[in-house]
Amino acid sequence: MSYVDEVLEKVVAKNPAEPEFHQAVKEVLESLRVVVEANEEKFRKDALLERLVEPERQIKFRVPWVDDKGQVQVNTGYRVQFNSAIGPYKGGLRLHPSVNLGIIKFLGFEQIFKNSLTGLPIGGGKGGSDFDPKGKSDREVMAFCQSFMTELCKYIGADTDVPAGDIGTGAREIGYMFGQYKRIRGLYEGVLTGKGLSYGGSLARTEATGYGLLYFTEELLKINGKDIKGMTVAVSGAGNVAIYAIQKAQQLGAKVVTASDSTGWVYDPDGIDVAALKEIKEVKRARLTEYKNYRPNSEYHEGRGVWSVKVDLALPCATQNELHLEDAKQLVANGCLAVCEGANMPTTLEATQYLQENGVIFAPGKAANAGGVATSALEMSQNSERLSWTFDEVDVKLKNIMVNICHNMDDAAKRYGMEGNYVAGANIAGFEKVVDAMTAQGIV
Ligand SMILES: NC(=O)C1=CN([C@@H]2O[C@H](COP(=O)(O)OP(=O)(O)OC[C@H]3O[C@@H](n4cnc5c(N)ncnc54)[C@H](OP(=O)(O)O)[C@@H]3O)[C@@H](O)[C@H]2O)C=CC1
Ligand SMILES: O=C(O)CCC(=O)C(=O)O
Repeated sequence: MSYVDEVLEKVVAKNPAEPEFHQAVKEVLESLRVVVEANEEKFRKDALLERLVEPERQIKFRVPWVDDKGQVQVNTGYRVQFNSAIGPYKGGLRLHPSVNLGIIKFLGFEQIFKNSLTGLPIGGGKGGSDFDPKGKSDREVMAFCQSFMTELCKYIGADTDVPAGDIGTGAREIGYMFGQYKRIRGLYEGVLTGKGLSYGGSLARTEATGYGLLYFTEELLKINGKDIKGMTVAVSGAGNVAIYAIQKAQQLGAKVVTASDSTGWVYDPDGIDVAALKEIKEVKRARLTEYKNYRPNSEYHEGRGVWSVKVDLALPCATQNELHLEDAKQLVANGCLAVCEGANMPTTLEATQYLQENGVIFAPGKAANAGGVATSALEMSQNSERLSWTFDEVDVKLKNIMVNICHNMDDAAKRYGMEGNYVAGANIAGFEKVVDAMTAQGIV
C-alpha cells in the first residue's frame, strides 16, 4: 500500500466520527501524492505525514455562563493548535451550534497550508465553541466570551497562539474576549486579531477576506485569459466574507445577483445592494427576508438555491459543504466559468471533481480566502511595532499577497505536470514550506 493510502486509512481509524476532518485530509494528501512519492522513503522513515495530520495540541474545556433569566448554561470550548513549524498558531474562533472537535480539526488543518501560502510567519490553529450568539443579548454574549477566555487565556499569547474571528465571531465578540484576556493576564498585546481600531485593530481587516478573494479571482481569471468586468456572479452567505466580496466584485465591474443566510436566499436582478445587506446583517442582525423591504424588485426564497442561478462566476462564502454535486452540475449546465471559494471547504469532493472535469476554473479556499489571515498577520506586525498603517498601505499589501498566492499556486501545479489543477497547486505550494521547516526542526 502507498504511504499516502496508509496514512489516510490511519486518519479515519484514529479519528472516528470526524467526517469533515477526513475530507480535508483526503483532499490534501491526494494532491500531495506526487510530491510524497518522490520522497517516499524519507517521509515514511520520518513519519512526516503522520506528524502532519496529528495536532500538536488540542484543548477542550467547559464554558459555564449565566443567561438573562439567571439560568446557568454550559458550552464546550475548543482550541486545536495544529502546527507551529513556520510560526505561532494562527486561526479563527467559530461560534456556532454545529461546532465539534472534528470541525475544528478540519479548519485547523486547512489553516496550516493557507497560512503557509500567505508567505507570512504563521502556523495553523483554530478554535471555537458550540455556543450560538444568534438571539442572545449583548450581556449574554459578553458572559459567554468572558468565561470562554478565562480558560483559553492559559494557552494563547502574542508569540504563541493568536486567535481571530470566524463564523459567529465578529468585532463584538473579539472585543469582549480581548478585555477579559487583558484583565486576567495583565498584558496589552496583540493576542487576538480583528480587534477594533481604537484598541490595536488594523484598517482593512474587516474587508480583507472578501476583498482578498476578489483580488485573487481577478488575477486567476486574467491568467486564464478572462476579465471579471461585466461578469454576473452568485455569492452565498451574508456575513463578513460575503458582504465584502460582493462590495469588491461590484467595484471591479461585476454584477452580484445573490446572497444567502442559514434560512434562505435572495435574487436581485439589479445587483445586490451592499448598504442594505450591511444594515440587515451587521446592524440589525436580522434575517434576509428583510431585504425585500429595501429592494422591492428582488425575490426571497426559503432554503438553498443560489447555485441554480445562471452566472459566470460562483463565490461560495457561507460554510463547509454548501456546494454539492447537483449544484455543480447546475452551474456547469448554466455555463459557469469559475468557482472560487471564499468559505473554508464549501465545495464537496464530488462537486470539486465534477467542476474540474468539466473545465470550470476552480480555486480552493485555502488559497482564495487567505486574505483574511494574511491581514491578521499584518495586524500582528503593526501591534509588534506599535504603529498603525493606513487603509491603502494595508490594502496594497493584501493585493500583492493575493496576486503572489495565485501565481505560486499556478506555478506549483505546472511544476508537477498538473497545469490548471489549482487544488493540487495550492496544496503543494503550501506544503513545501511547512515540510521544509518541519524537516529542519527535527523530530518534534
Ligand atoms: N471571517 C474571516 O476572516 C474568514 C472566514 N472564512 C470562512 O468564510 C466562511 C464565512 O465566514 P464569515 O463570513 O466570517 O462568517 P459570518 O458568521 O460573518 O457569516 C456566515 C454566513 O454564512 C451563513 N451560514 C453559516 N452557517 C451556515 C449554515 N450551516 N448553513 C447555511 N448558511 C450558513 C450565515 O447565515 P446567518 O446570517 O443566518 O447566520 C452567514 O450569512 C466560513 O467558512 C469561514 O470559516 C475564511 C477565511 C477568513
Ligand atoms: O484571521 C485569522 O487569524 C483567521 C481567519 C480564519 O479563521 C481563516 O482563515 O479561516
